[in-house]
Amino acid sequence: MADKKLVAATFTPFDSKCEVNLSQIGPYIDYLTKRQGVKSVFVNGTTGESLSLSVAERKMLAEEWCKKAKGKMEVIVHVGCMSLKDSQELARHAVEIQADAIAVMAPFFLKPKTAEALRLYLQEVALAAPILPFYYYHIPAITGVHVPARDVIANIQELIPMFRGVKFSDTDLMDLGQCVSSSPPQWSFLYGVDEQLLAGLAMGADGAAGSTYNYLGCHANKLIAAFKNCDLDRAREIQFKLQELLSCARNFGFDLGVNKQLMINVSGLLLGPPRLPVMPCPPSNVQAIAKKYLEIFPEC
Ligand SMILES: CC(=O)N[C@@H]([C@@H](O)[C@H](O)[C@H](O)CO)[C@@H](O)CC(=O)C(=O)O
Repeated sequence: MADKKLVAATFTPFDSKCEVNLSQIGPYIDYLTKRQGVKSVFVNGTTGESLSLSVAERKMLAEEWCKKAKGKMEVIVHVGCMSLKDSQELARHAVEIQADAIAVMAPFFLKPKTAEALRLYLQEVALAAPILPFYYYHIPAITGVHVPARDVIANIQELIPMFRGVKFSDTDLMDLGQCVSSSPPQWSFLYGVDEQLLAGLAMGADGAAGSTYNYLGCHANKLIAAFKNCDLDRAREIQFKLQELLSCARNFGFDLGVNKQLMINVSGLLLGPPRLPVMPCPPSNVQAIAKKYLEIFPEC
């Protein structure tokens, strides 16, 4: 079985005034590589609040991640925007800063209505970064674009020669299975519903990309290793623990604000508050979740 990849979808560090704080990116990389065993990041995605950032802020962040991660970890930069022009600008920038790959979600103000419309849109973005591996970022719960990923990627290599796979953040495992079974082996499917990673792996995902791997990376690595060793009991045990933590977090209204604060408590990194409209998490709530984290995961 080929190596399976674990990708952390990074939070955006802000200062107390909600301005981008680049000084935390070096320590963030050290934390992920040394403490969590994570060797790939997905920058400026959902967790990174990308659609709440300006194009200039996204460029600053992507550049700093690529600069500081060089030789240490792989950087996939999400360049999806509501405007094709902005996405193309970010894609060109990703080439300049030597990102390892780009990913693009469907625009979701004026939504593509068909797989063909979405494929043509993705092609236009890919043309701005023709040398970079390209991933489609499928996250219908956020975009409201419910075109099955299987339909989006049908014959897509004819339009995007550097197409390399899907970041699949959806619970529809039949769609995932159909993507896997209809795709060439060199494509990767990174599963993005952390609560059910094991199910995604069973369906043929090549790895995982999600927010919780910022602070549960070492455990997710163990889950993946157990799966590879066909030790399903052990893999399930770890998955159930992750579910227990997220179920506790959901009782406190688990959202980006809670998630970011949990990462701050666990890692000690100064990531700041989320940006409006996301509200910061009340301290008492996150203390309860962090306590649960330590109960369930006393060590790496
Ligand atoms: C809707 C959402 O934010 N999904 C997360 C998951 O990692 C999610 O936080 C996790 O499964 C907990 O619910 C990722 O799929 C998103 C992601 O990877 C990103 O930040 O781009």
